[in-house]
Amino acid sequence: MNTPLQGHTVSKLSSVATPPLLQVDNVSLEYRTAQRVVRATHQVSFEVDKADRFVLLGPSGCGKSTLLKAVAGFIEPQEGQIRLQGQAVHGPGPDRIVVFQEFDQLPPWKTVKQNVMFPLLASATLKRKEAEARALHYLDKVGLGGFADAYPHTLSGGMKARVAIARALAMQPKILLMDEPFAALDALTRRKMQEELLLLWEEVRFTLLFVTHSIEEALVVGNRILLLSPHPGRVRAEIHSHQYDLQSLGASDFQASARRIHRLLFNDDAHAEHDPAVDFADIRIAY
Ligand SMILES: Nc1ncnc2c1ncn2[C@@H]1O[C@H](COP(=O)(O)OP(=O)(O)OP(=O)(O)O)[C@@H](O)[C@H]1O
Repeated sequence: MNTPLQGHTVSKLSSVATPPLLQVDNVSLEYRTAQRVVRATHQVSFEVDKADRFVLLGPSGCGKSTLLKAVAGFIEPQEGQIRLQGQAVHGPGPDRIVVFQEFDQLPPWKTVKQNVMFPLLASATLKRKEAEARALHYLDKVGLGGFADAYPHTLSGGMKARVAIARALAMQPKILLMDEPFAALDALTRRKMQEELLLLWEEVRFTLLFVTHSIEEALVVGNRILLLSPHPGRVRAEIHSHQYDLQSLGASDFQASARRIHRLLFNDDAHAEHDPAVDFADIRIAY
């Protein structure tokens, strides 16, 4: 008779069977100007599995956007390596699509449908007819099926955000990279977009790497959160947060988690370790 496997043994076995989709290994990133060198991140490591909603969280200037740009292939690490499905990342590719918060990057002379089709055609991923069908499919998924022929200037901020998400998902990237995508939206629209993103994830199960400096947004959107220290960004901790969603807002354990993250981020962890109100299922703290 087979002996039942213990929980930790099962997860070890399954991680051997499915290697991480994205591996960021000991990555330091720098900007070099004529006057000085700015170190944006210092020896940051993390792994993202398929269908993770992995959040990079940290104070302004800790290097979150720089890390995302490095994963996108726009910046080469000074130290360490980034691998996607085991292959070293050198330069951008259609397997990693970035959604920024500036939705006005949607060319205003193209309709919503043409905007979504554009990267599919420009990258020669699909022929025109297939690109059109793919664009309509993803516009439908973000609830904009009826706006395919509208022009961007006739859309609200939230609708432009949805077009940007449809455009990115239509490329069917291995990983979707989002840099503070909802930061420019008003509070209500931002919440609605978080809700829609989670619903979309339930349906499509894409892999998401999401940058925010909002603790609340990180807890709602992410199933795992990497906490980065202030500049230059180093890993402070990694937290599993799959138990939270928009319904958790205001609940006492949600607020206690937010408080604990705040303390971990800003280095006041004497209390963070011993807050009885918070029990992260799985936390890895690095110093
Ligand atoms: N093009 C650049 N040239 C020089 N330094 C830069 C450049 N872009 C960013 N930096 C510096 O690198 C560091 C990390 O910046 P980054 O934008 O990645 O931080 P962030 O965590 O995303 O901040 P925020 O939440 O404010 O967007 C900061 O000190 C910033 O001043």
